[in-house]
Amino acid sequence: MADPRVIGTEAVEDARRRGRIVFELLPGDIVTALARETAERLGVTLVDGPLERQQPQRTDAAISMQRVLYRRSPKWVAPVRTKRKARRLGKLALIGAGGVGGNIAHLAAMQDIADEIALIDIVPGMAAATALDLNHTTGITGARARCIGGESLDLVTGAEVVVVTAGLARRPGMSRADLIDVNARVIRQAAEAIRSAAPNAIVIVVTNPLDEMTFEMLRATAFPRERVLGMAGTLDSSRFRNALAVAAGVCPADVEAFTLGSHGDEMAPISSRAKIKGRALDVFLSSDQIDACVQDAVTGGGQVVSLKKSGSATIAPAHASIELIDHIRGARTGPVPVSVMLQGEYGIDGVVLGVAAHLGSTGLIEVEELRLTDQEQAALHEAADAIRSRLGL
Ligand SMILES: O=C(O)C[C@H](O)C(=O)O
Repeated sequence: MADPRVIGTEAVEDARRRGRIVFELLPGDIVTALARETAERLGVTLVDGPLERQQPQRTDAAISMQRVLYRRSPKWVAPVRTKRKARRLGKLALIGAGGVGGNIAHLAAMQDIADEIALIDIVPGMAAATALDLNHTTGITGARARCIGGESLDLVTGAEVVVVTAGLARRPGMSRADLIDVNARVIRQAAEAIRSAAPNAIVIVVTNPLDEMTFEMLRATAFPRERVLGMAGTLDSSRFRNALAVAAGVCPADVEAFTLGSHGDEMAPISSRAKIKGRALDVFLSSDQIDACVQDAVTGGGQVVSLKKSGSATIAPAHASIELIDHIRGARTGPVPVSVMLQGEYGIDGVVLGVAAHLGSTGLIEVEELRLTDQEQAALHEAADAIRSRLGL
């Protein structure tokens, strides 16, 4: 059988004239004999990307092709491998300068993400001290970002991206949902300041309960859904990938997996699309082991809370927030799990929920509706119902 891969715009035009589907290969794709056979069967012509002004087609045939290709650089894998040169932000503001906010500031400064990083916290002196501490590292690190800190929400002025981590953390025995009333007040205060002092900002909410607080931020700022995002999916997905890597005895970078749904008991780790070394989970793990990994992702935050006794995770949530910022500033591409207001996607409307989406300099670009199993679809609907009922919608 002839190699179906053809290169060059003439070949693309020829394939289109013949009514074939043109499918763009990504760098690192390996076209196996099975992929070649499948392409022939489906009438797909494989071409080396990127094609000018053309997007890969989202037909059933293209989706099937994607499944049979062995992708060396899966989209959901190790962030470092997908890092590209990207735009620096002018100003990044962090409302909440505790463990998560402080770690975000540290990572952002070290990774040269913004010209200015403003830390804000109601605890007197805390944000200013962290900002000063970070500036004191620059003689060693050479980092260019200037950090400022204080108690006043006016420090958000002019920020391009505002990350809100302020609010109470749960204690052992509590669920995230127990924080709904107390943290909604904090979110409303932050929203007021963002709305008047940074009216064009993209807001990333980290405060729990995440999906409900993102909804609250959207309502209180009256920003379009594109500019109010909730960070949880990147954190939960990292936990899921870690659990799968440990269970299978492989490096986490060999695991491709993500979670959708709520950042709570209704979290939906998507096993059907997860891969280890490019292959389905059951090649490496028993169904009991897969279930244990799912549980590990769902309970990951609670495990840290039980160990700490007072306070919750700080380092992984900070990395997971930076992952979203990197998508916004173009350092990463591809779909990323993020909580957004749904407008009919997956048949769900008017509720904030974790889904796969594409982000860019204007925030949300598009929700990508993935093919899920019936059970996974049902889990998304259950999560949406639970969030609606907690918000009294
Ligand atoms: O679990 C928590 O309460 C904090 C955070 O949502 C987490 O998942 O680490």
